Amino acid sequence: MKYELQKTDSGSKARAGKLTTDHGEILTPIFMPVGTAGTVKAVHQRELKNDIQAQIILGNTYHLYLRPGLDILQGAGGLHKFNGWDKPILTDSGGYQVFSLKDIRKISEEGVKFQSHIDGSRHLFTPENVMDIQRVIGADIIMAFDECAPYPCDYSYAKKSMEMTHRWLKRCCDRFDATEGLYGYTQSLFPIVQGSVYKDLRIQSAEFIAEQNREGNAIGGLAVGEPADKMYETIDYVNDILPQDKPRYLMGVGTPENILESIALGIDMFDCVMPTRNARNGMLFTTQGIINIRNEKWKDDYSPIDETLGGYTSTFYSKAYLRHLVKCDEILAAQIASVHNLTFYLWLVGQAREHILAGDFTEWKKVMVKKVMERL
Ligand SMILES: CO[C@@H]1O[C@H](CNc2nc3cc4c(=O)[nH]c(N)nc4cc3[nH]2)[C@@H](O)[C@H]1O
Repeated sequence: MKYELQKTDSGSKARAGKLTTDHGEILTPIFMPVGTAGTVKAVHQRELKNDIQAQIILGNTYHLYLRPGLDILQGAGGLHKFNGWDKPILTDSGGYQVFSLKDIRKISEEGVKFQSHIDGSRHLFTPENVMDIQRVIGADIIMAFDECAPYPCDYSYAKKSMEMTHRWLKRCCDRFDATEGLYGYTQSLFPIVQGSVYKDLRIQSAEFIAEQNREGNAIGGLAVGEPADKMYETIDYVNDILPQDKPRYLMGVGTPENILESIALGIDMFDCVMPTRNARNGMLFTTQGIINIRNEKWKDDYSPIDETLGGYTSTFYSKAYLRHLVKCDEILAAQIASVHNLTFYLWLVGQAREHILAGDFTEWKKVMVKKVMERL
């Protein structure tokens, strides 16, 4: 994988770049729709390509390993063949998922023993077998197996957890570098900065991660309930340590405001369940602000969901019609709202890229944050 830094903003740390993978190019800043179990919930592939214009989507090692399982995925020739998405895919390592299974998992130096949330079956994830699993899934970018420390956690827990994550990272790199992709294209491994919200630990982790000299770097352990200003402060000094010539991926973020502020701090890649999860309960992000479509005020508003956004879904359906579908809990409601929200998220990061290239990103961001976060 190759990263070309195309432009760094003069008034901020924002960057525009291009990632080239064996499944195609990714223009950054980019938002990656979350497709946990091999599908972006309620969204067809053709809508991902046409309306949303997604460039890369996410899968999750934990979920795909449990269902459909490795034999089905390998039999298909990997996830790209299985779900038909022939552009880039990134898989998270399962680190975050198994740690959120609080009471049914046990952490040791070896790895994490856990029970499946589906059938209670017992499993062990280690840095080594999580690399092997991600080889079978076949994502273009795979994540190291780490511990996402809970928030809040005390300094000693954060230090111990970060040090274990660093030891696990060495094991991930050794295994990954000793194995090949299974399907004839290359994969890249991204390490993940940890250290909770403790500056000295975060600096230590960022330095260690940078030293690994991998093709991209991620910042983990955030968007776990910490205050936004703590998140921004952490990203700011971590990005001063992560190399300029590698993409930086902030895991699990976030709202439109979080994304624009983090782009200004030098983040290139984002993923979050918010646009799809919130869509399913009627929260719409639009170029004019945030709409709770269940609100009575939209019941006879026959205007399109979002006139200026473009894309079939956002302009074909009216607010009144979508409100009706949501109130009836119709399946189509989830589809329309999910496609619309993802179209908005990809539009937002695309606009950010254009304004970085045009040189007026900072002024544009100030206006845009206020506008898109307004509750309508
Ligand atoms: C606040 O909303 C909840 O939180 C999630 C977003 N926040 C988030 N932080 C993350 C951190 C890590 C990490 O440190 N390591 C690895 N491997 N993966 C990660 C994935 C992450 N996702 C939403 O999905 C939602 O459930």
